Amino acid sequence: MALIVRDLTFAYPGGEPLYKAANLRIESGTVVGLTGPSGTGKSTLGALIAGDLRPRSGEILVDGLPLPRRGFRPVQLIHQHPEHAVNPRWRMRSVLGESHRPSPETLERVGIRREWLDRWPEELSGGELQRFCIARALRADTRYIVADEMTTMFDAITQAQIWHMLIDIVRDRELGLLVISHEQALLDRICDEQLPVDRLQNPHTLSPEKS
Ligand SMILES: Nc1ncnc2c1ncn2[C@@H]1O[C@H](COP(=O)(O)OP(=O)(O)OP(=O)(O)O)[C@@H](O)[C@H]1O
Repeated sequence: MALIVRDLTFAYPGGEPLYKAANLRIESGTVVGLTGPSGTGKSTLGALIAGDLRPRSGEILVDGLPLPRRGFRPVQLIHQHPEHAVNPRWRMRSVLGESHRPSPETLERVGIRREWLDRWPEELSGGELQRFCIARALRADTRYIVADEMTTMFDAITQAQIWHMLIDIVRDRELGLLVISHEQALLDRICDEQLPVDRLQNPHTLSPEKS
């Protein structure tokens, strides 16, 4: 099982192509880091893989099937700013319910306290709010997660707790995880493999397209 990006091209309207034929493979159960300087298209690639943007050409296969255009999203994106990813007018119970109803065990594992469910987003810290975004992304049918600078805004202890929790779940559920981060020490610690975004075009480098 793998998420496969094949010969992907994309450009924003009026902009230069960001990738000319990008290839990438994320095996389920593995943690892959996407690296590269600012502005080279890491977040855009994450959004393409999650289905938030449409490629100009090429294909994205999720466990052998094309990425669905609507409905169920097997690839979930977690952003840097959780406060922008939740509806400020909904209590946290409804924020979660928008996607699914995580079991009490999942909530406990993600580190969400029961009493937080009745709060408004503004009544939680950024780290607490990010835990909700992670729980919301962990549907039973989720297969891959893209974490785009997911913990950049938090202190070192919160960062470590969140990564520890998510990697444990990824391994247990055999999900695939794409980590976009500028923090090399973090990537070195958690990733099975690291791919520089500017080398995805070259099939002879670090992103072997095996099939
Ligand atoms: N909505 C948009 N419309 C037009 N151009 C955009 C849009 N979003 C991003 N870009 C441009 O696309 C390029 C890639 O942006 P992207 O955010 O994917 O890079 P990145 O590698 O994730 O950068 P960073 O490490 O700073 O987050 C940049 O030049 C950016 O200005």
